[in-house]
Amino acid sequence: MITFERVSKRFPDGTVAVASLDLEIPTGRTTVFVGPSGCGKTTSLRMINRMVDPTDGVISIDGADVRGKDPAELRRTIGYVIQQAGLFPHRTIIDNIATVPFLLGWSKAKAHARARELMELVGLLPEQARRYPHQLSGGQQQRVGVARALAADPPVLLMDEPFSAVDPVVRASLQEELLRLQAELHKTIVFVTHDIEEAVKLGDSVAVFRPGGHLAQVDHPERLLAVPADDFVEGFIGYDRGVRRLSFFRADALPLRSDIVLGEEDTVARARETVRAHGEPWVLVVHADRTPKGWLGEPALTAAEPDALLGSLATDPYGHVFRVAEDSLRSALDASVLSPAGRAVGVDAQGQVVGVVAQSELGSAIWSVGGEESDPAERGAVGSDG
Ligand SMILES: Nc1ncnc2c1ncn2[C@@H]1O[C@H](COP(=O)(O)OP(=O)(O)OP(=O)(O)O)[C@@H](O)[C@H]1O
Repeated sequence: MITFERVSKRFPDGTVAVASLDLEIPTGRTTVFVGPSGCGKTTSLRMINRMVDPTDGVISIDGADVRGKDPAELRRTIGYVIQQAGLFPHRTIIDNIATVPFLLGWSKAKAHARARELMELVGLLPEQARRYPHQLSGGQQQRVGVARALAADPPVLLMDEPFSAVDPVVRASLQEELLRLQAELHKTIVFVTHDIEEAVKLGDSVAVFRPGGHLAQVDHPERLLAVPADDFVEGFIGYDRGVRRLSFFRADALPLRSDIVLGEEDTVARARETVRAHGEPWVLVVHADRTPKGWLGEPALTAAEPDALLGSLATDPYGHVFRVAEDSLRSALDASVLSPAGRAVGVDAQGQVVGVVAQSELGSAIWSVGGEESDPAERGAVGSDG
């Protein structure tokens, strides 16, 4: 556990970057510092590895005051990743990653073996080992930055806006990679960002800073979205927090119906009967392998010959699907909003249709998790934007 006790930082010019910060950062979890520019996130982060020393208060790691440790030694036990990776331009990728092992006196063979292992872990290709940083894309350079920070297997990883210089698509994939890595490695990660979406996606816990170096709220991200502590936090989170909060609730408890799912070999007559029997204006047609083909609405069924096979008719696109076992209520809601039938198609890991759910049924499920005091743990919360 990393503990901040009444920690303040006043720079020599009088700027108070951090004001009496009290915070506990649990071991093996990801804690995100988020807030507008200049509110003391980076300064707080850098006080952990003594790149900045506090003017008041104590920062301790597992009970030991960091000021009792030699800064250089301390930094070898704490990985550090910054924006644009901060790689050494004249060193190859493999030597960049092996920086700390070299400092620790490892042999070249051992350091390079470790670096190769890490390249694979962060999704870099072996042939990239001998390249120089400028020969990699921004996203690849960030992966090198993460690999370098992990090289000596430090228990603590400090990440200062590591993904903010890459485009949104690469950024999303780096975030996914970090979630995957953390599920495997269980580091104590402190991650700084000014992006609340990134914070709620990555954080087990999110600390919102306000200008003047004060902590406004620290909470589980779902709780932060449900119950912002004050107007500042609510304004910072943004207007659509209710919908975003649905990311934390699984879609697997939704009442999926399969009675309006028919095969390509079924006839129009059977589809009309299904529509009549279930009072539903749509049927979903699936291929022989049960992957979705598309929607057929009542007017199209009325216009078609009764003995025509459903596979021979043009269907409306089913849009995007949600994965029943993994995705969140937010994904299911999105799929239903984009569906021409107003119904979301749920699939299994093989992409086969499990069933469909209408917006009205989704509405009931959303209503049941809508209370601010509801506890996501009791309803199988998902940890990220699944
Ligand atoms: N060396 C310094 N000397 C004087 N003031 C500083 C110094 N470093 C930071 N500051 C000031 O301290 C305050 C907090 O800065 P800090 O970099 O910690 O904020 P931040 O929340 O990380 O901002 P950003 O999101 O823009 O990186 C700012 O007002 C900044 O200008």
